[in-house]
Amino acid sequence: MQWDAWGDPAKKRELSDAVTSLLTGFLGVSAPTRSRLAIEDVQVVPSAMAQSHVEALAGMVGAEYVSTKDSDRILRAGGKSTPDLLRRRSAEPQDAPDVVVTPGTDAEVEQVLRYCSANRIAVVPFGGGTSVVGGLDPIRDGFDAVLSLDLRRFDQLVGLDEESGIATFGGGTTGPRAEELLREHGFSVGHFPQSFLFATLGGFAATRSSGQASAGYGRFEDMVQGLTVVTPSGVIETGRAPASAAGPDLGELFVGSEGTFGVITHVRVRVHRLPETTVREGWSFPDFATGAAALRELVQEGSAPTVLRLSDEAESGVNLATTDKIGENAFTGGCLGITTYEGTASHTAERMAEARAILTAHGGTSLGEEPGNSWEHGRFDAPYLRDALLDVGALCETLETATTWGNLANLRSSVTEALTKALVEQGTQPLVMCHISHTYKTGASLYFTVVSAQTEDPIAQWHKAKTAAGDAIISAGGTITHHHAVGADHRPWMKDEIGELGANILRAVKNAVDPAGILNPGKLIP
Ligand SMILES: Cc1cc2nc3c(=O)[nH]c(=O)nc-3n(C[C@H](O)[C@H](O)[C@H](O)COP(=O)(O)OP(=O)(O)OC[C@H]3O[C@@H](n4cnc5c(N)ncnc54)[C@H](O)[C@@H]3O)c2cc1C
Repeated sequence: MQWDAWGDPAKKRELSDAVTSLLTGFLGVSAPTRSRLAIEDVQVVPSAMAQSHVEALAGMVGAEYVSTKDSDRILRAGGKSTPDLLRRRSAEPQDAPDVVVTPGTDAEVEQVLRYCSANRIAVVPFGGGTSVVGGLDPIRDGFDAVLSLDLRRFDQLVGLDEESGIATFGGGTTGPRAEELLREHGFSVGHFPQSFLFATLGGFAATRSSGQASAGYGRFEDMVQGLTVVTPSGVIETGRAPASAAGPDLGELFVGSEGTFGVITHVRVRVHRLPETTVREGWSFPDFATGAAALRELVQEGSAPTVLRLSDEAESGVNLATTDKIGENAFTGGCLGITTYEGTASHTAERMAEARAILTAHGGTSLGEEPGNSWEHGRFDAPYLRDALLDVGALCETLETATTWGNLANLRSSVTEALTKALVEQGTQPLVMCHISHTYKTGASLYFTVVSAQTEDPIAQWHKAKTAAGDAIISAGGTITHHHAVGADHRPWMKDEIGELGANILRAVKNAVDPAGILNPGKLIP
């Protein structure tokens, strides 16, 4: 992963003529306000870690697994939100954790946490580094130094119970590595968020991630059967049985705890046999309301597909769903839906026939396999496109929320209006696009993509827009985050979301597992 852009530099995207004319003609994008820096020109705030601590940590995990080098620190300086990437284009000194420690066993993690608790060192667990909510920011919050605890050595398939369909992975195993290790045995996890190529299973659990196949395989928390969590107060194993009535589910406390309660060193995850068949289909709906009603009917009355998404008119109009063709007029008018079915050939055919009948009865027209295949082909590429947009002076960022079906239209219009108003007031007309990314029997998530010209200070520009959107989400009854998590960026809205009592409950748990408060200060807990 690059320190200041997405993924693999070899996959850098050039903007097509169609996108360029959209940017210049419609949005008034003219020139970049910030350019990328060569890594050798980057200044990093000097490490505040005392040499005595470095030596003590080296004694615990081995000297080769402790680094205060700027080149290691800068790679763990934060996540991959648009403000993160813009910040890295600044010539000012970059903040970064003071030391990077890469333990290899639970016992080493525990020793490191105990040492940090005793020595006023904050700890930020680091998985794939794909947080978009400031979850990896090296916030000091009164501590003397910040340690980035890299999980990358926890990257093994530790066990596979084929009979029960449960695999145990190290928490630092990336999505592709997990799929590769399971494929040898004919299994798959089936969790494919857009960040799949770099994010880790521990990170998915820590953030309640939701992947593109959530309609079929569920959110990541649905897949989690158990966790090993190392806390400063000891180790906890969750998930003794597939279901239990032994009081509140403690596993639920750690799923979504974003590294504030402990370090997830192992994840026991439900796996399924590799599907015999995968069939995709594109759908056209006359408008978003008709399409949303059709999707609702399908998830409430039919058997849900593996993937189910619906782009609104704006997103369909610029072809954002199929990244190869963005800006081209391949899809004109209405809204594009995508369905994917997986399973045995006969089960897939049955469910598709049922879905087709429901979607057609609710105003959908089948577009055949091509749009679905095209979406599948480019589904992990959009982050590269964002880098190319930032390079030419466009602001591009996403945000997400969820609500009930009954409140979906209200939430969508409230957020769209808030974003548009906040950006127009700053002199930049935005293009605000939206899609339904995840569906449930009772509601759905909304995923917004915003593009506009950058102002002189694009970080402050986005901050105003994001604040307006967050306030609008709360006023309109949505959740501040459906799957990106809370981190530092959504923390200001957490009291609105869970109330003072909810915040007190989280603080009480934190006090039990992390009495010195070293784990991820400034994140999640208001
Ligand atoms: C381009 C892009 C697309 C994305 N698409 C999606 C998407 O489709 N769906 C989705 O859900 N999210 C998405 N995200 C958000 C992000 O990928 C997820 O939050 C992901 O789950 C983070 O995993 P990670 O391994 O990268 O964790 P990191 O980013 O390294 O960490 C995230 C947070 O979890 C903590 N943490 C990480 N690992 C552990 C651990 N083992 N134990 C305890 N705490 C830990 C960190 O301290 C941090 O607070 C996207 C992000 C980007 C940049």
